[in-house]
Amino acid sequence: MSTSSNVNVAIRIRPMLRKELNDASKICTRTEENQVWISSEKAFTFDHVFDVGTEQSIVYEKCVQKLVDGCFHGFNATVLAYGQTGSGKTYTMGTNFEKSASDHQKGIIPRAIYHLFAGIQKQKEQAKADNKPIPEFSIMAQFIEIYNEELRDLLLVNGNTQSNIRIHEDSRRGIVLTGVTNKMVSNAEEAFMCLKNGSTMRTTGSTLMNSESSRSHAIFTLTVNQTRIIPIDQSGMGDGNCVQDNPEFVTLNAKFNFVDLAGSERLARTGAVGERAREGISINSGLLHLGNVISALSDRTKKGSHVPYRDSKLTRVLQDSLGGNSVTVMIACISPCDTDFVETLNTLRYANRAKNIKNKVVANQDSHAQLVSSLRKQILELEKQLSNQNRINTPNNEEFEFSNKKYLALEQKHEETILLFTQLYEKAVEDSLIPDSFKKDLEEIKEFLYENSTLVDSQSDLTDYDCDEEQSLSEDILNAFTNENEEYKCLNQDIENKEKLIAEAEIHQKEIAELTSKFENQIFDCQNKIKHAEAERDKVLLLLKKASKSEEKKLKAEYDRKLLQCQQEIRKLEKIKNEHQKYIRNDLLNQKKINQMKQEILESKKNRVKMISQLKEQHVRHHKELQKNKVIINKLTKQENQKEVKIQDLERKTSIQKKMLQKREDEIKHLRKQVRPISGNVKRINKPGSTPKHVRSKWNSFEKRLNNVISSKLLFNEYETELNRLMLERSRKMEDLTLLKQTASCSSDHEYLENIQSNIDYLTNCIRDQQTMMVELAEEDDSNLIQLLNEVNASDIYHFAYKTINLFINSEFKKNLKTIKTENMDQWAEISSTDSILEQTGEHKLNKTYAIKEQRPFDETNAIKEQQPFDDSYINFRRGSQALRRFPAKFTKMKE
Ligand SMILES: Nc1ncnc2c1ncn2[C@@H]1O[C@H](COP(=O)(O)OP(=O)(O)OP(=O)(O)O)[C@@H](O)[C@H]1O
Repeated sequence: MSTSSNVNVAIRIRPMLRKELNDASKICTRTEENQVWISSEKAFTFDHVFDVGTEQSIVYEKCVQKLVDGCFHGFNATVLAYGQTGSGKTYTMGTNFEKSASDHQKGIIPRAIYHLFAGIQKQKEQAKADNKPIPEFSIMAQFIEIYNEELRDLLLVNGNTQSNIRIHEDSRRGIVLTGVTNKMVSNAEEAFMCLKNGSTMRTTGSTLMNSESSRSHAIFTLTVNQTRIIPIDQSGMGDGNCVQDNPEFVTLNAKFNFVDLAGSERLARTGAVGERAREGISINSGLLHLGNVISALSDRTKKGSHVPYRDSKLTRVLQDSLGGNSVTVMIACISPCDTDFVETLNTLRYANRAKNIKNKVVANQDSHAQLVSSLRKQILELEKQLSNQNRINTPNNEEFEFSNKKYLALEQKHEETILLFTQLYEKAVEDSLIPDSFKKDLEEIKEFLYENSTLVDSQSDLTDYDCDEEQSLSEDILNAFTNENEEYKCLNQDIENKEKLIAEAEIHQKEIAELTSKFENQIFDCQNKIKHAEAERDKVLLLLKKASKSEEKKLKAEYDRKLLQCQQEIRKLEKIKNEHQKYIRNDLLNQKKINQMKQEILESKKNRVKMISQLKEQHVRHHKELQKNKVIINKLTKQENQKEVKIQDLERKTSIQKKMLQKREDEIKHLRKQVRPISGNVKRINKPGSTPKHVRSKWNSFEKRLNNVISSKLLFNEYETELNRLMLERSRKMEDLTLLKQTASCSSDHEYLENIQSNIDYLTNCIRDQQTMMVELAEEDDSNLIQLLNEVNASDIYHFAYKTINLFINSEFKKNLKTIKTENMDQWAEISSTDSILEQTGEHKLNKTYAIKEQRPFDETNAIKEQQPFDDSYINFRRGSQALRRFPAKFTKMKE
């Protein structure tokens, strides 16, 4: 995935040079955090601003360090130094590498080389320390220059820079150069050698502005290829902190371009002639194309429009760096000196535009690894979704917990009952309170209670089983499938019925338990009564021994009555006992049935789980098929949509073309109408006044705005001329001052000295004012002109071109004729006629162009013969050009 990154722009102001200080030149720049002020009127804001005296190391740390770090992650990078000649580009970049240079002087390239190789070493050591496989690196160096629109290889061993370098565009690697030397460098020293050897081969020359001026654009490239193990982190992406079981081998490639552009220059100031001048023109032309690319990329209104990369070698080579796959930093170097004011202002405006360029940065990772990492991400995503789904589908936990608690409480109570019963029973046996006939019954009850307890255990197993197996099944699936499945329904019904029966049986069991306790009480009562009877019997026996016969008889009768009573009680008890035994027998039968049912329920539930898992499998299969179908449907829908978009696009294009065609046909019709009445073979083109109304009105507004732009440009030029004059004046005064300082002896000399000094101060103030005015004018950006051009339709272009040329010729002529008129009064008449000749010639040319456009024959001789105005104009034009040839050299130069 690519990320958008703006081109970072930094400004570096070099210190004043000795010559500038001697000239009494002043500093015209000021900085404030990230702003540069020029002539105290205009501030430009940038990502970084480095004022005079900023150390090389600071520039490197702020602008380049993180780009080198990015190379280790496969990000391309570009550092571009731009600026007028002598502004410090080569110094900043460190292209002229000297090993002997002190550390603080070293520029960006040597620092980046150190940093890169130190980084490699560190990575290797780190991997070793972490017991990870050591990454492998291979670094290639390339050094080229673009000299007079020719690509030259600066690393050719024989010292010959002529080579057959070609520029290719590769979908994977972007812009690549073929036929260029790529030197493998295994350490910093070897890379420095390449830099040094290449820079000595670079074309330099001496100009008035820089004794060692670079005459070419130099590009030093380091390509970093890295093979390493990507630890897989939790996000499925590389670069986690721990290597896991399946580490990925990945290849990362990064290209680092260090671009030291040749400086923009004005021939008048550099004093370049001959070869130097030709170089200067080529340099400026390359920079102009670079400016056009920057304008096209930075103009947000022209998103997606053509970017003229192919207009020059420089822009083509830097295609990736500007608007492509690269993290780019532009360091615009400026001079603080007020003599370079115009150049500084232009550089700041140029750099300001570059800030808006957006690059699309993507790590250059090999496609296989990218695929693996994206698949990993997908898996992780799916796993997350699955776990979410499971969370949603787990059965109602609260309900389950509640029943579970209830069950445990019951179980505990049951155990307590058994314990209590056993204790009571054992105690009663110990105390011989229970008659033998009851003992058997009680044993049976005890057994029953134990059996019941085993059942509770099996019930618990059953619950566990339900929880373990059924819980794992998603409720969705159950709902979706069980509702429709008949077999499943029957099974469920069966389980439900059996559960109901069990519940009923359990109620019955409870009743029996109650009865048992009632019976136990009665037994207890009975035992008491027996005890009581026995005690009484003993008492009676004792009394019998002592008593008389009558008393004995009485006691016997009473005793018989009581015995009868006891016997009655015992009979009653026996009856109850028989009934109870019947109950117990029934209950045992019931219990057996319950156990059987429970066993059956267990089986049914097992079957149900089996069935559910089968249904689940079936569901998964269905789901998979559904997904597959969905993918196919999506694909088809996508294709359908694409087709629709294409159709719409085609329809739109067709309608535009139709409209254009209609427009063209209308134009042709209109032109034909205008041409027909005049006569025969050649049609005279309409006078500008007779062009279509809408074109005319469009031209009028265009002309107005164009005039504004032209006049502000002309005014800027005038201000600049005045500024140069003032500076020249100041520099002369400065020379006088220096001379006088050496020779001044008397007080009048000193007075004169003071005079000159105040003159210089005055001139400096004037210069400042002039600069302020220029900055204000420069606010009206060139973009006005670009906007204007955008408004011109292709169909109106001929008319507009003709009118524009005419406008320029007129304005230039009018401006210069004024001067010439005063100097050459005699020839004034001839010049005036030349002015109108050119206008008519333009029309004549236009007529011819339209004839070609309409594909009709154009007979020049007839046109001249038949059209009197053309005839005259043509002759006049000839005459005019002859007159022009005779003109003074100044006028000819102006005409050019
Ligand atoms: N920041 C700076 N600190 C000290 N000296 C500097 C600095 N910047 C530039 N210079 C000096 O200014 C002079 C011109 O610099 P340099 O050759 O780097 O300019 P340039 O922009 O590359 O020019 P050209 O485009 O003509 O090649 C050199 O003598 C250089 O040492």
